[in-house]
Amino acid sequence: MTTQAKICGLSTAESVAAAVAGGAAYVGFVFFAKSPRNLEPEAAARLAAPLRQGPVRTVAVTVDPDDALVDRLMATLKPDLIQVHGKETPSRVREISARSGAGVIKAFSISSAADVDQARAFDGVAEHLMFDARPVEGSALPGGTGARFDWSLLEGRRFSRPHFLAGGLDPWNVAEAVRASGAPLVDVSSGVERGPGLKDPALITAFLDAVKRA
Ligand SMILES: O=C(O)c1ccccc1N[C@@H]1O[C@H](COP(=O)(O)O)[C@@H](O)[C@H]1O
Repeated sequence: MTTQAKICGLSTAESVAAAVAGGAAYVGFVFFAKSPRNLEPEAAARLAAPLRQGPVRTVAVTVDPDDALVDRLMATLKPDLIQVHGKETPSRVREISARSGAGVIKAFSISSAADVDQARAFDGVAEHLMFDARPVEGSALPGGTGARFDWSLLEGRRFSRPHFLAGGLDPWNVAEAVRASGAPLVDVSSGVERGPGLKDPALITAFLDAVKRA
């Protein structure tokens, strides 16, 4: 099966264009004040405007979003999916989905097989599950840190909908990550940057080319 990719943390028209031209299936915009990729919803809506009629799905990346943020995102960016990267419960995921009308990607911090097991409670609740590395103790960010986990922890895992592998992927390791994990979807942020929050269009292109070859 063809692997599909999400390019996350976009903040310029050039990086959005590189993601679309390279065949990304998803593009992500981050709404988390502590992130170097944080955007105002209105700015993300402007960046996403050229994608409106196309096949690329837009994702709003959040951490324990309150109802006000969900409503603001739906009034501006109108994402296809809302990614939740905090301590959301299955019932909160259901609420966000029902309130927004968007699908939800529920992200998990992984450092052991038991961490993968906890995702079972969300299978069939969230539209997609995302397995990301557990950030180091004290990190200000729950994701977007470039940390990796043992990709083989996902080997043989099956869920009702395609799941994402995230965490420390880059153009040079993504093929091996797909092989080791069997993940149908991959997600990258810092691995296609030349500095914190600074996406590099050439690295986006290289990542998407590597995914096509995987
Ligand atoms: O990217 C961020 O700043 C971010 C902030 C808050 C929650 C999640 C965030 N990013 C997500 O983490 C993955 C993996 O990042 P990386 O490739 O290891 O840098 C990223 O793709 C986002 O989905």
